[in-house]
Amino acid sequence: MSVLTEIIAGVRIDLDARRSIRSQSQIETDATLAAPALDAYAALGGNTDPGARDAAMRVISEVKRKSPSKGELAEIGSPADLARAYAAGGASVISVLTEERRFGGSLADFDAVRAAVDIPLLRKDFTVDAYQIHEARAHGADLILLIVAALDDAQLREFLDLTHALGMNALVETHTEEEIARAVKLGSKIIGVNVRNLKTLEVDRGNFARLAENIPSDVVIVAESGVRDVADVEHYATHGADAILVGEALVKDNDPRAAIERFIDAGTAAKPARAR
Ligand SMILES: O=P(O)(O)OC[C@@H](O)[C@@H](O)c1c[nH]c2ccccc12
Repeated sequence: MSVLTEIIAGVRIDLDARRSIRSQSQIETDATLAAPALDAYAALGGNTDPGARDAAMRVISEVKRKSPSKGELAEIGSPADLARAYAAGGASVISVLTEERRFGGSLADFDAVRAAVDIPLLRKDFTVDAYQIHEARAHGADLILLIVAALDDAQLREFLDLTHALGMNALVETHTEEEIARAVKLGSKIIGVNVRNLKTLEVDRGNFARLAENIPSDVVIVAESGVRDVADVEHYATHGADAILVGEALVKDNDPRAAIERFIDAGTAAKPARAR
């Protein structure tokens, strides 16, 4: 079994437990009661007129306690304080992992961050059921994650439609040219290129350039994983990233605010002229 398959098996068990406490119809009602979602596509610099795009590199900063590849990353005493530092540094979106078994996340972490900041939030989880999308909205999410490798076309279409119907955006995560083609075909407006293979957990930053070339210009391109320092940000910026998603490097830095500022400055300066 691949790592992705194993993670999803656990996600389904935890999901069934939550659904037995709060039913599908209750969670659907909860979603309608939440404050309207913020526009994460615009926050990430998206514009349906690509010529009207500005030059800035956007940063999605992640609240990440641990990971299957690295184990414990950081003791995060207060996700709310971390999120406030992220927002102060200029993060455009904050990602909060809610997967519990492998990433140590929770909806409680998500709620704490939601109460602390007013910028768009990504609920970062392995979405395999419509319940999770209503649940994300009920907790105030603006953006959800859809991993192409975990879904067939019919599910991807259904989940994208539901996400949009609830006023949210989806970060559609890809890792191969074939997955990008599927994401584009279904009209995804925010596509993530994850340089970490979720089936093997290997990181190959060199894949980014080759893959990003296949993404149309009205789509926001997010480079996911493996940002260690400014040089990595420059690499992704040079090869077409509109935004970067950073977890480990920020949770381990004792001044995440300054790190984000550095990443934004370096990424903005490194973007190719045609994108400015
Ligand atoms: O910690 P990193 O290497 O900066 O990576 C962040 C993010 O890309 C990574 O957490 C991630 C990308 N896709 C995912 C899907 C599920 C869980 C986690 C992820």
